Amino acid sequence: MPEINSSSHSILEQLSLSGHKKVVFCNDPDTGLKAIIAIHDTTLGPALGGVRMWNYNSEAEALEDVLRLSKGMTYKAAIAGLNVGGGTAVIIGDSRRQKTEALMRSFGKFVKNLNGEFIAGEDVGTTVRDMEYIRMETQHVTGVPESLGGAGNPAPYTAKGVYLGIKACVKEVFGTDELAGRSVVVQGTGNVGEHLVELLRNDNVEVYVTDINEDSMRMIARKYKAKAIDADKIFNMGADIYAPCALGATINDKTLKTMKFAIIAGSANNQLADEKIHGQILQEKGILYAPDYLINAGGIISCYSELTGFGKKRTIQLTENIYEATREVIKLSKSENIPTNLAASRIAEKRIEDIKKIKSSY
Ligand SMILES: NC(=O)c1ccc[n+]([C@@H]2O[C@H](COP(=O)([O-])OP(=O)(O)OC[C@H]3O[C@@H](n4cnc5c(N)ncnc54)[C@H](O)[C@@H]3O)[C@@H](O)[C@H]2O)c1
Repeated sequence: MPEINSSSHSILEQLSLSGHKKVVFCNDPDTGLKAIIAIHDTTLGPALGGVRMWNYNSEAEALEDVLRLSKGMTYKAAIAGLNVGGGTAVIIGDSRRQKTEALMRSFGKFVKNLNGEFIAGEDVGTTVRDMEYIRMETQHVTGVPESLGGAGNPAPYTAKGVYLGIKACVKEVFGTDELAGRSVVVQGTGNVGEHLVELLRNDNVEVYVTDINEDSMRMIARKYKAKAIDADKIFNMGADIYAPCALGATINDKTLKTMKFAIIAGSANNQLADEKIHGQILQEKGILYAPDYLINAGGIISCYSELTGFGKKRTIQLTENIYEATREVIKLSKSENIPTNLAASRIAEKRIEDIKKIKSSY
């Protein structure tokens, strides 16, 4: 049995430890597709999650990412009050050079074979156009263009939820949720990052942007009058808020050594390199952390609305709940003296357990 690099456990042992239901490895030599679909939990409904295309260094790294992301989706849907479970897919490759219509449609066929157990949406490296290609092979996809009856790009909703999560944290730390004059570092100026920068600049926030793609970083800085900053300088800065909107695991042993932010609130999934260790360190350092899956749920809410036939109004309403949900998590974290990430997972797990009881009664 092949083993996951970062773990001493075999793949099946790893799945049972993390509570995963199913993992599907997809290989299509004709299109060059190499993908992994992970279904974590379907207690609340079919597994809904993003399709990430990334140039992973190894298959083990891709597997580790898809397992962490899909588990996060279960918690995200649960805490947002949605009736879907958690899943994620990763396509191994460079989205800028290797993505083709045939590759995405081949992926769509693998999704089709899951008969609705997994429903795809956008993530890093995929777009509404890709969802359209997947749609040509299966109906089990969301985030398709509005012109095809879909809800379109979920990123603006994700950014809105993150913005409200930031406001809820600012209220806690500074006593008012007024953002004018606060300083925020937005790491990653992609889909979500750009929308977040726009919302923050509209509130006269002092925004710093960083991205490994220098062209994108400079373009966004110019467009929104933000300040571009080198990626390796951000963890020595004294800004009020750090908004990770790139990839995960940026809160780790190394970055925590110099980090001086008052608040961390962003869209990236799995921001804590180690949930147990780094959530605890943040609490000890007095840095208020808005759990990633709690405040980045706007995107999945938009996809869920598309699935259920709810309109934009409902999407906005559910996204706006993120402000109060963040306040609730902070309240529980304070009353129980536990890290905010633990408080959020307790709320999510309770909902899954409660609904499981209802489901087993008929
Ligand atoms: N798109 C959504 O609706 C949505 C929903 C929930 C969560 N998320 C998460 O939010 C994050 C951003 O998503 P997105 O859709 O904006 O992706 P995107 O691909 O559009 O943008 C990501 C950006 O991050 C940059 N980046 C990557 N590594 C970096 C690094 N080390 N330092 C600085 N910049 C770096 C990339 O160059 C890119 O510009 C991802 O972690 C994603 O999983 C997105």
